[in-house]
Amino acid sequence: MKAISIGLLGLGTVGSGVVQIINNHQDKLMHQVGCPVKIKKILVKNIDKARDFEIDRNMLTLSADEIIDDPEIDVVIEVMGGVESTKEYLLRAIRNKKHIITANKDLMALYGSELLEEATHNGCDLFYEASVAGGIPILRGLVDGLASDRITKMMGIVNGTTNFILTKMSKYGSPYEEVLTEAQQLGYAESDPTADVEGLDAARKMAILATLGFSMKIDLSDVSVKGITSITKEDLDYSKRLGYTMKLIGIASRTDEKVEVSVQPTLLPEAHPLANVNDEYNAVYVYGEAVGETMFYGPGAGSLPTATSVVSDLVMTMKNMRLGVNGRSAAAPQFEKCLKKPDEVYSKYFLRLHVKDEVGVFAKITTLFAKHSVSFEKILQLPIKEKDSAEIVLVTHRASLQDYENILNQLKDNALVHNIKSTYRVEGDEA
Ligand SMILES: NC(=O)C1=CN([C@@H]2O[C@H](COP(=O)(O)OP(=O)(O)OC[C@H]3O[C@@H](n4cnc5c(N)ncnc54)[C@H](OP(=O)(O)O)[C@@H]3O)[C@@H](O)[C@H]2O)C=CC1
Ligand SMILES: N[C@@H](CC=O)C(=O)O
Ligand code: NA
Repeated sequence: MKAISIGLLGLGTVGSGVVQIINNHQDKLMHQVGCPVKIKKILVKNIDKARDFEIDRNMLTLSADEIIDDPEIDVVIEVMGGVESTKEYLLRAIRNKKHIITANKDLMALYGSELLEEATHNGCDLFYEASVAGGIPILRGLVDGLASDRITKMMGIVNGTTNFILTKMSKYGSPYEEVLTEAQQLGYAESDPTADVEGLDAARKMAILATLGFSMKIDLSDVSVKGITSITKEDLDYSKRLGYTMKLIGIASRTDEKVEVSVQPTLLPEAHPLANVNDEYNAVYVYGEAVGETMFYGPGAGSLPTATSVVSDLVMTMKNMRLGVNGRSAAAPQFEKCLKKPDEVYSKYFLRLHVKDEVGVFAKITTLFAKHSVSFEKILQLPIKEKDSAEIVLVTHRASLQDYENILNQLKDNALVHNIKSTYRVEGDEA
């Protein structure tokens, strides 16, 4: 069999890892697929950029057409990022009968179904394992490993940058800006880290996971999102004091045929398995009706871990080429989308309030919660420095989102409440 020829779009953190793995693992690749694998051209933005590894300058190009229109190139690996123009490149490559591998969750969360349809139509593979939880084989785990089961819940830490930041802030009290810079230097963050810290990157991954896990087309706009930028040292200290760890958690849950997908800072009991996933590591807890609880754990970002998923997709593509079965693995969703309403989403909540420091305030707040049938599981009341103010920190029992939002709105309008400082979802101790 002739050598497989690759066109690489991008030579940054992930792209350089792909080059390294393909070059260093030639024997293994040869053994698995029966032919050599050669990178023919690499698209970059700046040919003259200093790179901290050796690369033949003649392989670099500024023209995507040199890859997309090259009849000798069999597989295009996209690790450059971007959405609209990247989508056009990939559609053209597919129409030129090239198989596609991408790490691009921004693209897959928005246009995944369109690209997959076009790939199937053209007999091409399109794999995107690296787009969710970097080096963890979670997509293959869902689509192949748990193919026979009905998945009802996925809960995950799917953003390495924010997990790195929250770990360093909670464990060592490190300042947010300093840790974010470190995460950028280590290659975990997106080129614009706003998507990481505002929860959008995790939301994209949860949309991809929910679409595959529930076989239902979940759009990015279906995911409710809150990031980590407003988390304070006080919130982290109170979490610890109450026995919780703060994590940015993506939740996708299904009850009957209705689903909820969200990303938000969440308190987990310290002993919860996800509470002990630290630094840039990711983990996805998956509950299937037959299998019960499973957990996928590993590095969620970084050069070689992410490139491992990319090159594993390449191996799968080449095995399919050998068997002549490319373009057959993407299945259209089985179910119509049906989202839960706020009165169907249940959780516990952490709430931190500054209230007027006078007799009877606490009783009035308790009465307000009781009116909505929401009771407290934990509560602290502390004096604070601000004159005439006290701080109340509480954790509710399970309540519907609808009831909880009604309570928050009434607290906002209540003259006894000076300030709603923060509120977070609490998960993982359902007892
Ligand atoms: N970093 C990570 O840990 C992970 C990243 N991903 C995803 O992988 C993709 C790549 O990420 P990463 O490697 O970190 O990104 P980098 O910013 O490190 O690298 C991007 C590469 O693409 C090239 N490039 C970018 N835009 C263009 C353009 N318009 N035309 C030509 N070349 C371009 C750059 O060229 P030049 O070198 O000349 O600047 C660079 O080589 C993204 O979609 C990201 O979301 C997924 C999982 C993990
Ligand atoms: N910026 C992302 C990279 C991997 O997807 C992250 O931090 O997880
Ligand atoms: Na993955």
